[in-house]
Amino acid sequence: MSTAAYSSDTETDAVQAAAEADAADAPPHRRALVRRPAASLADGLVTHIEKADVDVELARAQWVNYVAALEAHGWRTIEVEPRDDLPDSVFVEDAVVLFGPFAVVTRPGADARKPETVGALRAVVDLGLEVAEIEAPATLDGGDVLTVGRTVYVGRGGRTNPEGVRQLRFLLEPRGYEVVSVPMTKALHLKSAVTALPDGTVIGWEPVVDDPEIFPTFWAVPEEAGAHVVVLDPHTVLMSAAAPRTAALFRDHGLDVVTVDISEFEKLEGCVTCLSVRVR
Ligand SMILES: NC(=O)NCCC[C@H](N)C(=O)O
Repeated sequence: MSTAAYSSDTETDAVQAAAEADAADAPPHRRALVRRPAASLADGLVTHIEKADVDVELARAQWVNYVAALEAHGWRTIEVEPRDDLPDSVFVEDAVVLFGPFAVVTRPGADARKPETVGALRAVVDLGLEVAEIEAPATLDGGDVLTVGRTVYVGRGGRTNPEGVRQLRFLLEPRGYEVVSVPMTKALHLKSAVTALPDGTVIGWEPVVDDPEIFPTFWAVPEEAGAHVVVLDPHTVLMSAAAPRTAALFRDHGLDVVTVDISEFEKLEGCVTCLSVRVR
């Protein structure tokens, strides 16, 4: 896909070249689903923030840059078929969740987003994955699902209902996962509030975390956008350019940090995690 530049103030050109060489050699299982922004993106939903004007052209450029950052770190990106009539379809994480070779196609809590799963289902079938689907009356958004090792935390209360948690538990417990239900009242999705570093440390923006004690480890970060990381490899995370103080803390912690500007998606309550689904 695109080779647009992304920003990373820890990487030299040599490291960049090595990352690109790695991408070329990436094993076939290191793939990521992405979905290009809809022409109707500016009509996307907002729940917890004020609606702001979205620059769709800028969003397209930011998405290309995000995809380039994944590819430069060894992730081969696969596009789910675009849907210009589904404004939030770029947030592909909400439509399907992967657990190794097992894909769970969701049933999004917002009615306007339910048709997004058609393309997501096709994509995971085409990948040859084992597939299950969440069924009514359950609702489950992928943004509510955080996997740390064999523990799957599921945010309950916003877009995901108790039946959604129950169905996911039914699917995952026989596969050796423990599903932990997490109350969510202050943010759109669980992963709007918390994600996890490569070592499993849960990081979060405390003002929107109902109960940090649910997590065995919890590191409160100083910026809301700092709570969202995509793990690119065991020592590298991708995060928003909107959280420079948190990025500095993570670098002090010994991580390599790659940053991308996703301002137009943040206006729609999106974050770095929701723009891709990694196949591992
Ligand atoms: N997983 C995510 O955090 N997804 C962001 C979804 C944003 C979208 N505007 C929505 O309200 O559904």
